[in-house]
Formats: sequence, structure tokens, C-alpha cells
Amino acid sequence: MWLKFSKMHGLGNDFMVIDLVTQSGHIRPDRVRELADRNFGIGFDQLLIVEQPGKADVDFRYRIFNADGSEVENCGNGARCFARFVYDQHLTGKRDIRVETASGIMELHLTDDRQVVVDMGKPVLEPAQIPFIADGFAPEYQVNIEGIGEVALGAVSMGNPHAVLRVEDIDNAPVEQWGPLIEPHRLFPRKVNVGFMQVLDEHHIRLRVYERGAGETLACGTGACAAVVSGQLRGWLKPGVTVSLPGGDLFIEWDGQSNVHMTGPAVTVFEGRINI
Ligand SMILES: N[C@@H](CCC[C@H](N)C(=O)O)C(=O)O
Repeated sequence: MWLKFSKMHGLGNDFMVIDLVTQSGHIRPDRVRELADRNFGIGFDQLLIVEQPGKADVDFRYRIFNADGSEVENCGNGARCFARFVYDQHLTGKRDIRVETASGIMELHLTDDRQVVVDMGKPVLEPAQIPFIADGFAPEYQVNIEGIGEVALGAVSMGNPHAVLRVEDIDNAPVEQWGPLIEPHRLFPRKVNVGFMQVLDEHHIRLRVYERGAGETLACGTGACAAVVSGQLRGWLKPGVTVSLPGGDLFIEWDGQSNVHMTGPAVTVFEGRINI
């Protein structure tokens, strides 16, 4: 069965995007892994599937699969690409879009200057809901990681789980060494995305993220939101933060109480057809 797809990226976090509103098909996890392969497949960090919504008052449903084939709850850069995709493919004429994800309903706005603003919802800080095993909420937790030792981290869910560590020198942060040790840690029962943040000033950080199910990516939208929330809770940041990722900058706004907003670009690289 042949399906049309688009290859897109948000700051280098790259996606294969498939419209299952006007096409039909089913992609098994082993096929996702094959397609994600950068030598033998299309190559991507996540596969995004656009479907008809299951609820009233929502324009679409959007599903996310990591490169390892696992289905996940949320993807910030993917959300911006999803919005660009449904508008450019004429699946909707709306510039304000409501979409259902596995983690809830998200609202997106396409601006006139080709940016996408995403209402990412409220950060979840209650450990059991992240999920993270701890006695109660704290802005920072001390965790013993086998192979590393004691690590100070913030734990935040933006629909998906994130651990946020502060480093002094992002260029030499142990992302590839520590990421694989923290991602499957038993204190995070559904595994975790691991962010390494360098604070430049109260409104500017640098961030690298070792993503659950994908490894280090050039950008992570939910990771940027989680880092800003964690940085504000730990007293290092003030509302309105530019997050410089290896693939470029995102702007994240959180007032300390309500929803997190993320602004950034979404780019289509090419379109093609694949035999699923
Ligand atoms: N790249 C994404 C996050 C994708 C999902 C993540 N790897 C997970 O397993 O939760 C983003 O931009 O947020």
C-alpha cells in the first residue's frame, strides 16, 4: 500500500508526517523502526500521524511514534510541524487549530510570519502523574544513578516525562554518556527524556536533550518547556525565556501558574510516497 508523506523538521528535530485523514493505512512498530533508519529508511526522530478526531470541538487527532517504534504522549516540535502540515496540505483553512493528542487537547496558532505558537498546557509537577517515584513534589530531587552517582534534577511532565539537569558547559555536557543511564532509570516507570541546561541569564538558556526512544536530537520542544518550568521553579529563570538548542531557538513563556506557550518554526523539506 502506497502512502504520501512529508518530511519536516522543527529546528532539526525531524519528522515523517502521514495524513491518515484522506489516506488509509496502518504502520506497525517494526516498520516505524525501519523507516526511521537514516541509512535504510527515510530517517527521522519521530513519525507523526494525522487522523480524524475522536471528539467534537477538535479539528484533528495527532499521534506520535518515536524512532524506536514506541507511541508517546506529546511532541512540541512535532505539534508545530503538524499545524504547518494540515494548513499547507489544505486539510484545514484554519490558522487556529485544536488537536487531540494522547496527553490531551492542544491549541495551535499559525502566525503571519510562518511561526507556530503552541499552547502546551499546564506542566505536571505531581510526581505520581509524571510518572516519577518520589515522596512528594520538590523543585529539585537528589537521585542516585548507577554509573554516575548523586545527580540533582527537576522532574516535569509536559504530557511526556522530562528530567532536567543543570550543567555549566553545555558543549561538554555528558549527554551521550548520562542520557542512556537516566532514560531507563527505575524511578521513571515510563522512562524519561533527559535535558541538560546551561543558564546564560534569567531569560536565556542553552539546552541539549537526550530523548526517550530517539537519542540526542537537535531540538526538543517539550524538553524546552520542561527546562524553562524547572529553571523557574528552581529560581534561576524569569518568565519569557529564549531556549537555544543545537538546531536553533525557541521562545517559551510560563507565568509560573498557567499554561506554557512555545513559539518556533516548522519547515517542510520534501514530499514523497512510500510503500508501507
Ligand atoms: N521531540 C519531541 C519529543 C518527542 C517524544 C519524546 N521522545 C518522548 O518519548 O516523550 C519534542 O519536540 O517535544
